[in-house]
Order: sequence, then C-alpha cells, then structure tokens
Amino acid sequence: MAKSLKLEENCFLNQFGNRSQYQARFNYYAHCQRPDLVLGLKPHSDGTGYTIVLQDEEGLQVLKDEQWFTVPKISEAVLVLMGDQMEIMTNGIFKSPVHRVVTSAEKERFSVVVFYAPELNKEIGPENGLINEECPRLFKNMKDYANIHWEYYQKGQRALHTAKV
Ligand SMILES: O=C(O)CCC(=O)C(=O)O
Ligand SMILES: [Fe+2]
Repeated sequence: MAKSLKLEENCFLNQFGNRSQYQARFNYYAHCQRPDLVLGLKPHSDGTGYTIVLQDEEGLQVLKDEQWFTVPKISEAVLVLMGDQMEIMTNGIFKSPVHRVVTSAEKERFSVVVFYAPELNKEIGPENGLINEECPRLFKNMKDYANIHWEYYQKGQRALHTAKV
C-alpha cells in the first residue's frame, strides 16, 4: 500500500507500531424470514487500520455513490477493507467504506473478520509525503481513534469527522 503511493515501504507499519493489534471476530448470521426488515449488521465503517474478511456466502454490501453493492463470493479469496485509520494515514486517499450485512431467507452465513489496528496510545496521522499545497492536510494526528469510533458506532454514527482538521 505504501509503495502504491510512492512512500517509504515501512511508513504505515511504523505508524501501527511494534505492538499493533489483531482482533478476530467470528460472525454467524442466521437465515431470516424477513430480510426486507432485518439487517445482519447495521451500516458502519470500521475504526481499524484495515479489516480482512473471509465469507462463506454473499451478504456483505459496500456503499458507493448512495448505492449498495454486494461483495461477490470468491472462493479462497479474502477481502481487505480499509478502515478509518488508513483513511487518516493516507490523508483521505484510501477511503474507508460504509458497509453493512444483509440477511437471507434461504441461507445462513458465516464470516471471519480480522481487525488490524495501531498499538494502544500510539499517535497516527497523515503521512507527510501525502501533504502538499495541492493536497492540504485533512486530518489531525490522533491517539486511540478506535475508542472514539466505538462511541459513535454505538449511536449508529460515523466518527471520521472527529479526526478532521
Ligand atoms: O460479516 C461480515 O462480512 C462483515 C462484518 C463487519 O463488517 C464487521 O464486523 O465490522
Ligand atoms: Fe465492518
């Protein structure tokens, strides 16, 4: 990811720190008789650096231009979703998408999700190499963004605006 932005190869790894955190969540979505009324998971963006998703059935949807797009099921493929903290570190270049999980009347669904986040109490912020006259700094340096994200998540809101300059 750093190379794709012509940055020093370890720059994001350095921001995550030596004690960066991996957390795994195993999700089970039962089939549901009223998928028109019931979501598996409400719309949100992740407060992580990035998130790795393995799904056995379709159901995950990503919001783009006010439309929901279903992530296709590709066997043996993992999906990597950018989280809010990568949006901050890339000064808004990599977008942390709003996503949700819908239910199905026919199929149950399992997913394994790994959340990768910077170490606790580690300051992160936009890479200097991505800030210039044309692209001014969009985000502040922050510590423990995941905690702020969680407070907003519980209210069904995004937290990214709290990191804006
Ligand atoms: O179950 C999934 O595919 C995604 C779950 C998810 O978005 C999350 O746990 O944050
Ligand atoms: Fe998520």
